[in-house]
Amino acid sequence: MSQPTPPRADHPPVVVGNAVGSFAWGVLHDRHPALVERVRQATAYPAEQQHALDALLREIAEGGVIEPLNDTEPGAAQWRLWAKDHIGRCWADVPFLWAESYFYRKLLAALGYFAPGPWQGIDPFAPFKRAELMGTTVDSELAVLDEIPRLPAPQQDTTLLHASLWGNRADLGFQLSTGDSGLGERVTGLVVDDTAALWDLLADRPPGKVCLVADNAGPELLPDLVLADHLLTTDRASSVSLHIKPYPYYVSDATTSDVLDCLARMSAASGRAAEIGKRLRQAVTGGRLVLRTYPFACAPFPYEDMPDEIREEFASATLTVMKGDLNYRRLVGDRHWPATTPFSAGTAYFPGPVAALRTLKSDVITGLAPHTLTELEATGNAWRTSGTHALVQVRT
Ligand SMILES: O=P(O)(O)OC[C@H]1O[C@](O)(CO)[C@@H](O)[C@@H]1O
Repeated sequence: MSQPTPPRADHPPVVVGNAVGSFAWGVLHDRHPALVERVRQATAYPAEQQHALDALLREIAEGGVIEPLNDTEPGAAQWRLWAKDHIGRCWADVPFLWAESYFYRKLLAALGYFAPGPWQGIDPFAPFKRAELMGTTVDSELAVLDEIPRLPAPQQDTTLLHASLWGNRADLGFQLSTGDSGLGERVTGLVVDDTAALWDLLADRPPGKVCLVADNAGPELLPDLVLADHLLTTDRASSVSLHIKPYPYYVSDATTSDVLDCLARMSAASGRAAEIGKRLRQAVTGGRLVLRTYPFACAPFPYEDMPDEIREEFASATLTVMKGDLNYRRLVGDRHWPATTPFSAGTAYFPGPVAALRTLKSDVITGLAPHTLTELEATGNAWRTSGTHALVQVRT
C-alpha cells in the first residue's frame, strides 16, 4: 500500500482533534505529552534520547507543526508520501487517526528504536507492560480458569469471549487519561450484544482459520490467548492467525515479545492456566497458532485501505475478530458516524465475516439501536469514551 484511498463523499467527516475539549483534542493535548514524560521516567535514556524527547514535546505542543521523519528512519520514504498533505500543519488539524499513529512512530524515532546500537529494539513501553503482566491481578485472573470446565459448554463460550472483550479495559494509554482513580465501574449489559451470532457463525461452518487481531499486551492478551486455545480445542477453528504489532505502538499494543511473555506467564502458573500455556506453545510450534506482524498494523489508515496481502488473509478466514478501540476505529473508519448507522454499513468493504470486541474508549460508534442510544444519552455520562461500556458486533 502506498497511498490511502481518496476521501469518501458518501461517508461522514473523519475525526480531527481541533475542537477544544473534545476527546481527540484531549489525547493530543494532554495524553501524548504525559506519555512522553512517563517513557522518560521509566527508562534511563541517555542525553541524545532526552534531547530528542524534548524536541518531540516542542513539536507536539500547542502551535507546534508536524515535521518530517528523519530520512535515515526505516520506512521514511513511505511516511513522506503518507505525510505529504500534513507536514507543516498543526497536529490537531489533520485526521486524528493519522496524528496518533505518526506520534507513536516519531516517539520510536526519538528513542533510537530502529537505529543500530544499544537502544535498538528496546520497547519503551516494556516497563509498564511488564509491571501489569507480573501483577497479582493476573494471578487471580489465571486462577479463575480452573473454574471454567465446571460451567455448561455455552456458558464457557460466553465467559471466555467476554473475558477477552473486557480485557480490552487493560489499556495503558487509556489509563493515562483516567488517572490514579482508575477506570469507572464497568456496565455489564453490552450496548450491542451479538455474542450468540458469533458462535452461531462458527457453528455453521466447518472449522477454518480464525484471524484474531489482537490489541493490548498482558491482561488483555492473556484472555485473547485463552480464547484462541478455546477456539482450537473446541474445533471452532482449525488454526488461529494472531495479528500483533511489528513494533511497539499505542503504548501497550502486543508485539511478539509480549506474546512470548504471556505464554511464559501462563506456563509458569499452576492448574489450567499452565495447561493452556503448554498447549498454546505446542500450537505455535505445530503451526495451529500463527503469529502475523503486517506492517499495515501500524499504518495510520483505516482497514478500508488495507493492502492485498491482508485483504487475502481476512478473505480466507471463517471469521476475523477485531479486538479493542483502535481496531474498531480502523474497522469502521474514524468518522462521525451517526451512532445508529448499521455496523454492516461501516464494514461493507470488509472481505469476510468480521466481529468487533471492544470497550468504548473514543467517540466512534455504529450499530446502536435507537432506544439504546436514547438511554445512553439520558445518563449524561461520557459513555462513548469512559471505557465503562462494551460491545460485541458481528457482520456475517
Ligand atoms: O487499546 P485500545 O482499546 O485500542 O484503545 C486505544 C486508546 O487510544 C485511543 O486511540 C486514544 O488514544 C482511544 O481510541 C483508546 O482509548
